[in-house]
Amino acid sequence: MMQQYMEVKNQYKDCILFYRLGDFYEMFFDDALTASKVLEITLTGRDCGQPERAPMCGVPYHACDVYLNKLIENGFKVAICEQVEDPKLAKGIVKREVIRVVTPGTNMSNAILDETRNNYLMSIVENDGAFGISLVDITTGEFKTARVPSLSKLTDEINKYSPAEIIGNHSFMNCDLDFIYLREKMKISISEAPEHYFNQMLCEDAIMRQFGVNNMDGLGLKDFPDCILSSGVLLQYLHETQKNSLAHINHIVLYSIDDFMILDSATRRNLELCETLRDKQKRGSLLWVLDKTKTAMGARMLRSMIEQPLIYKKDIEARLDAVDQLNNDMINRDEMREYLNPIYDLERLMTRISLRSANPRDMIAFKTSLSYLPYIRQLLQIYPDGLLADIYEKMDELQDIYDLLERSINDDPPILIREGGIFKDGYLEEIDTLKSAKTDGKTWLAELEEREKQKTGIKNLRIKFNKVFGYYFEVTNSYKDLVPEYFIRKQTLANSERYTTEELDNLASSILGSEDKLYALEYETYVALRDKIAGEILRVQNTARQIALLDCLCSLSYVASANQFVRPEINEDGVIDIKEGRHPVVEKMMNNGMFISNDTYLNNFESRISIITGPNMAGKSTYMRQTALIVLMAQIGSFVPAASANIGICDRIFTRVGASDDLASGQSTFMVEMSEVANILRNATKNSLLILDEIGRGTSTYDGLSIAWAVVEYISNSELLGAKTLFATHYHELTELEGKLSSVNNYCIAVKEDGDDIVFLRKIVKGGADRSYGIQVAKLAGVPDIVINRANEICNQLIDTDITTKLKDIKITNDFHKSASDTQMSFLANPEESAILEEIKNADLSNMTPMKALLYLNELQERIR
Ligand SMILES: Nc1ncnc2c1ncn2[C@@H]1O[C@H](COP(=O)(O)OP(=O)(O)OP(=O)(O)O)[C@@H](O)[C@H]1O
Repeated sequence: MMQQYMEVKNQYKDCILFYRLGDFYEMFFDDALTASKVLEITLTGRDCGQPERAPMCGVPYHACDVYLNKLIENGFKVAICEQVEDPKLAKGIVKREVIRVVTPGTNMSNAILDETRNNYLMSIVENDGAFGISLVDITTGEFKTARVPSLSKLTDEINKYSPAEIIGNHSFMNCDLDFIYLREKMKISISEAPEHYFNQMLCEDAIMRQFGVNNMDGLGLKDFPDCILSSGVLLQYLHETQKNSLAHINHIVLYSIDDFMILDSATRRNLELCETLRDKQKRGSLLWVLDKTKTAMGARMLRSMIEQPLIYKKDIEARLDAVDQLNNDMINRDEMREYLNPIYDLERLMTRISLRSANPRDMIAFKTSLSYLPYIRQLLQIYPDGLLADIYEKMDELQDIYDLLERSINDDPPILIREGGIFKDGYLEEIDTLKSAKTDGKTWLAELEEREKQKTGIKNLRIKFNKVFGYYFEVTNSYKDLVPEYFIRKQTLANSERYTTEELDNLASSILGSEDKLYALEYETYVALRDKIAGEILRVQNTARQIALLDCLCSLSYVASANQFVRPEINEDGVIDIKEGRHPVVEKMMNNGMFISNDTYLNNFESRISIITGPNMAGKSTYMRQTALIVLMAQIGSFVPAASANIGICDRIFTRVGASDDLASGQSTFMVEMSEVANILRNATKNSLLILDEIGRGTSTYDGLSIAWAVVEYISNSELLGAKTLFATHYHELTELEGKLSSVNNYCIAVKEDGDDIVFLRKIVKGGADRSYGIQVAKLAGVPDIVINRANEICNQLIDTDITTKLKDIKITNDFHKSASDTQMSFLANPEESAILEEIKNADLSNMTPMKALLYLNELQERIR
């Protein structure tokens, strides 16, 4: 047996091998050492013909899911090796084979999969700096592929799909991705696929067989050799691990990454699209606000809509039109939502049916779901055109499948399919006959019991049944003396004896015979019924998609009406004009109607860049994120939190917000900040929206200020970049750019001074702020008075020193100018210069606040320069 074990293990070296032995899956050697630690189970040993016993541990067959899932969650692959012949018939050692390899990307256990998100397995093939990527969710059958031209875009795609597992070619495994981050932070299991998978012919063959075509042309893949490789590799991996037909994977989608808004990984995190930055929770994210879907399919689709906003006006408006139509008749919409509510996960149910793993209870869930389809379709009738009318057309009520299930399966069937009780009366005559033989048998037994009771005088004589002895008479010890001779003893217990008779034996064999036949027939009939439904997979998958889309649109509509969102207008002229915009999540979290709305206006000309100043805590970040989120929501096809909004389509949104402390290990905060800035400046286009929050704050003041300044100059230059930008900063010097660059405008978030304190007004107004009120905010945060007072003291000192230095600088310049004019250098003796010199001499700083004085001196210095 150990020899057989070793042979199997040798083929699955990278997996933990679950080796079936009776009622257990056993693990040996290193597998046992690892698994016993991860699963916290006892490590034992077994003789293996060697001087040392083999380390061994095991998990019970019936409860293996829990252990299996734990190993998968910890990133291991598990090969399940079963007995594939009846041990009673085996000559010598029982034949065993690996029937399935479970990996993070191919796991189908409901226990660990989140039904509201896809579980993707991704394959990546690197070729000369570009990549072919393919993705499959084997729980739903979704399969897609794309060509990705660069490493940074590959990172975006990985972030978008957040796969559970990646397999790649050798050069992908050696590319410059941050594998530590992917493995440790994103918990992706990454491995190199076997080299022999990467054969063009084998790959094409696998694709043709899976999708039923004769060449790559039919799938549109002919010009995408990288995609052929990645898809072929993925399919070979699936066949190797699943050993199953995988008929539910029947459709391949070739998509272009340029068909959707590009969001880099930092932006996805910063905008908290599907989870919060800090604690990775759904609550507090945009998804949390927008997801009021009723079905698991809808929830998955909505998540992917948020992950990939649209960029074509026509597509965006189609969704907005549908949301509008739903909003116009909310009673109809809410009724549809009620019918959507009890619909189970048709996609995953259908996959189980197709993989022959659906049990009779799954069938009832399936039938119940189908029962609502006609009602939904009826309600959809009122929509004359657009996406909703489309759904009506494409949706199949699947009435025939419903009827079949309604006629056949019991309403409360067993989970197991080998013990009968599955079918309704009247579905199949033979089943009915066997069933009645079984019921008649029960009557016959009752009659026999009564007869023997009378004959023998044993008052408590009972006929009982167990799996080992079958049917028997049970006689308690007090009646032992009355037992007649024709009773044949079967077993003696402490308080009773068990007997049989010839008549009971005959009756039992006829009952058990018909029972066995019944179970076998029910099993066969069930398998055939399931196969028949599996044959309808395309119709069911298509309807499931329509239901998912309807659910998403209803959710968007419901959220819009519940939160007073408005329909955005969509333009292609680059104007972003939001009136009274609100932050969808902050507003919802506050839940008290106290959120202060603000306007945003940006265009491709004189209002390309807004420099936003204002005290700490004033609401700068909230304002900027709100603008980004409103644009993004509009491009998802959602209504937006504003009084009105006209949104120019953006091809990308980039954000550089705060310190992303959870980014790549081994990089300083400033390094991370600058890498993000570099990424933005290199990849943004004129049609992008940039949200830049305190660029440069991670280094010394002057370095930071200079970088920030140069960045704004670069962005504002339409020949270099020219993207629409919101730029929040505490460097008030940047407000000087307003006069210097035609596309820059200053805004600040207003506060009111109230003695030593400040009141946050949260309103954005034109103009620049002159103070940061950092110390006041520190006081509000509860920093001890002693520190606050000292900080005030130091701050005043610093400002004084700064002013003195500045004055000294100016004096030097002044002296230089004087000496220049003394030596009659004509080019310096122009009237403007003399005026400045005069002004400096007469400047009275005593009436100004220190900050005003500084700004004033800065300005003079600049003018002299
Ligand atoms: N428009 C608003 N209406 C009501 N409350 C708001 C508004 N904007 C922001 N807030 C509240 O103020 C808090 C601080 O806002 P935010 O973080 O945007 O300030 P900030 O100016 O970016 O601060 P810092 O400069 O310190 O980063 C938010 O958490 C939010 O609760």
